This record gives sequence, structure tokens and C-alpha cells, in this order.
Amino acid sequence: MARQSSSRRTLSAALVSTLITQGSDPTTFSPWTHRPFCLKASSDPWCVYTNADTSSSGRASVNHGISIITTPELASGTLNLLKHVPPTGLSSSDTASHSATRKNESKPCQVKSVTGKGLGAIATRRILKGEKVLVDRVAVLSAAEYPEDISRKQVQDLLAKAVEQLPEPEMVLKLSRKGRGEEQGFSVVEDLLLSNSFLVEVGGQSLMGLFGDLARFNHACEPNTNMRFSEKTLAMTIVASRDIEPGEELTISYIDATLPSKDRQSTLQKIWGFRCTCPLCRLSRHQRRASDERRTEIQTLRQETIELAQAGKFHDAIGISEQLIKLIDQEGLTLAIPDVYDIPAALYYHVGNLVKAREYNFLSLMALQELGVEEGSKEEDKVKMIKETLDKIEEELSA
Ligand SMILES: C[S@@+](CC[C@H](N)C(=O)[O-])C[C@H]1O[C@@H](n2cnc3c(N)ncnc32)[C@H](O)[C@@H]1O
Repeated sequence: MARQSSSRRTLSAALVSTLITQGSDPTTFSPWTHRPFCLKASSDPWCVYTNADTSSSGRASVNHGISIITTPELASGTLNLLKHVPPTGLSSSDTASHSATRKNESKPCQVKSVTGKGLGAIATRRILKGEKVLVDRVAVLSAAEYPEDISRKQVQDLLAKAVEQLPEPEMVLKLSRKGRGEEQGFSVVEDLLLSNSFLVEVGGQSLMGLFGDLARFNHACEPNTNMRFSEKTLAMTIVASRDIEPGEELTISYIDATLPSKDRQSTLQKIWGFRCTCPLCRLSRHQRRASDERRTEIQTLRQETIELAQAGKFHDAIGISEQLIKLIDQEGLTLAIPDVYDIPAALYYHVGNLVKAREYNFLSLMALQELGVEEGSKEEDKVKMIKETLDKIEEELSA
């Protein structure tokens, strides 16, 4: 199982033995509610750590529990993360309706059948750009790649254990659809994990995260919401990236949506195992060609900007990067906008045009904030960095 490789690290023998060989009294595994279930690999052991405490008194408690499949080292890092999780838990529906209640509005979306895609999340009312529509705490975190000496069957056992130990395993098992299936050697849990989980960064490692409610969000190549993961709360927040009308489907992008249609289809097929039927992929051949041309041009301009900057032709690179912004905007690639502003921001700073550097840093900051910045997310780090740069520019301008 490999969506993206994760680095493996060494760990202290003392830590391993503390985590693995503790006695049979479950309280000594705290914050885990189950004895860690471990496989001894020739390198690090790999274990399932579960917190299935559904009471509101436990510090790490969450309504739907959490299982993490990892090495003892990362699990020990996660202990700190769990301390920050609000004690009342973060069930998606609770949180979404909680924020809705505050505004005296109804829940923003509900799961319904969508033609050709199974189930999906449909807006129940008007949702404004920037509104949080879901906060979903991760249920299962798994390595994206396992060492070679752990067999496929052992990985399947770890995954099965991770789900089985959750307080409501059926909440995860119900996500299973007719996927790659047993004939291709996939176990039910492995298959559902591969077709429903998203890569997240925890403790510097890329892990696959399964989020019970987010798993009902279908993909679109022009999505109307975006995802923000917080390492602090282990929750994914979904924020509207434009105004959404009642009855519209809420969509996210599973891949780099700036790619031309052929590349998007092949990536979705290879990694996710389905053929995309989103509105952009269903355009007439003529309209799709126009969009593909713009997207191919976007890839070319990106590459050209890098090459020009590497060759020290900064003013030419600035010109191309500004063309790139126009194209990204024309193609409605809202999610790519903050990153694309960073390019002229850095280039203008480099050539000493501080006024323009300030303008683009400011635009990047605004675009990021419009898309939602969660505490403990990588976007929060980026906002901090841009603000520091803006302060530095102000200082230099007033010197
Ligand atoms: C994370 S799940 C989304 C929820 C799913 N539709 C359900 O019924 O639970 C991913 C699966 O939904 C379907 N899907 C998602 N986006 C799609 C799209 N744009 N076109 C066609 N099928 C899609 C595919 O079957 C994919 O494997």
C-alpha cells in the first residue's frame, strides 16, 4: 500500500519496550485505551495504537475514537498532539452543526445520492465563501508505505485491528463500496482506506488519514471547497472556496487540479481507481480542449519562470509569473492562487522592488486567509512567514 513514501526513523529501545511490553492493565497504555497491537519487523516494530475513549472526561477522548498505525516513535509524538484535542471531541456533524447553531442556521450539508458517483455531500442552504462546512477528526491514521519485511497480509491485519478497535467500527466499514475487491487481493478495510483516505503530514511524516464524514465528499477538478489539516487537532476542516447554492454538491480536489484532463484522469484512475465525471471532465470536446490548452500553458509558464529565475533573468521571470497569475485566475483555479502570488513576491523582493514585493505578499496573504487558516496547519506557518516578510519589507521601506 503506497500512496506516497514515508520516511522511517530510528527509535529508542527504551521507548519501544515501554510502549509495547507494558502489563495487561489497560490504564497503563494511556492515552491509548487498548494494548498496542504490534508486529515485529526486522527494523522497527509497527503497531496499532487506539484511543477509543468515548467519555467526555478523558483528555484525549473523541466521539469516534482514533487508531494510529505507526512505529512507537511517531506514536509517542502523537501523545502530545492528543493532549491538545478538545476534551468534548470533534465529531464532524456536531462541529458543523455547532458552528451553524451559533449563527442560528441549519447544518450546511447532508449526504445524498449523486448520479454516477454513489453518495456525496449536498448543500442544504446557501453557503458563503470562507464558511467552514465541516470539521472532521481523523479516525484512522496509517503509514502510506510499510517496510518490505512486513507482508501484505500483516498490513491487512494491522488495518483490520485499527478499525475493529474503534468504538464504532461500523462507521468506517459502511464506507466500503464495490471497489477493487477481493479478486485483486485487497481486504475490505485496505480497499476502503485506499479509496477514502487523504495524505496528511504528522510529525514530519506523510500518513494516510481516514475521516468518516470527509470520505463522502466527491472529487471535482474545479472544487468549491478546500481542505485544511491541523496537526494540532488531527482534524480536517473543509472551507467553501466560493459561494455555494442550496442543492449544489460540495466537492474537494483529490489531486493537483491544475493538470490537463488526460493527466487528471490517469492520476485519479491510478491512485483512486475511478474515472472522473465532474463537470469539467464532462465538458464538450471543444470546451475541454480550450481548458486543457490553458492548463498546459500554466504548466509551461511555471516551468519557464523557474528556468528564467535559475538563469538569473529575474525581470523576464517576473513577466512570465504575472502571465501565469492571469491564466490561473481565468481558469478559476482558486486553490492555486496563494502559491502563485508567492513567485512574483519573491522575485520582486530579489530585484529590490519592495513596493511590488509588498503588493504580492499581501495578495498571497489575503488569498490564503480567504481559503481558511486553521490553527496547527501548514497554512498557519505560511501566514506567519508572509507576515514576517511584510514586516521586514516595511522596515526596509521606512529605513
Ligand atoms: C472518497 S469517496 C467519495 C464518496 C463516495 N461517492 C461514496 O459513495 O461514499 C471516493 C469515491 O467516490 C467516487 N467519486 C468521487 N469523485 C468522483 C468523480 N468526480 N467522478 C466519479 N466518481 C467519483 C469514486 O467511486 C471514488 O472512489
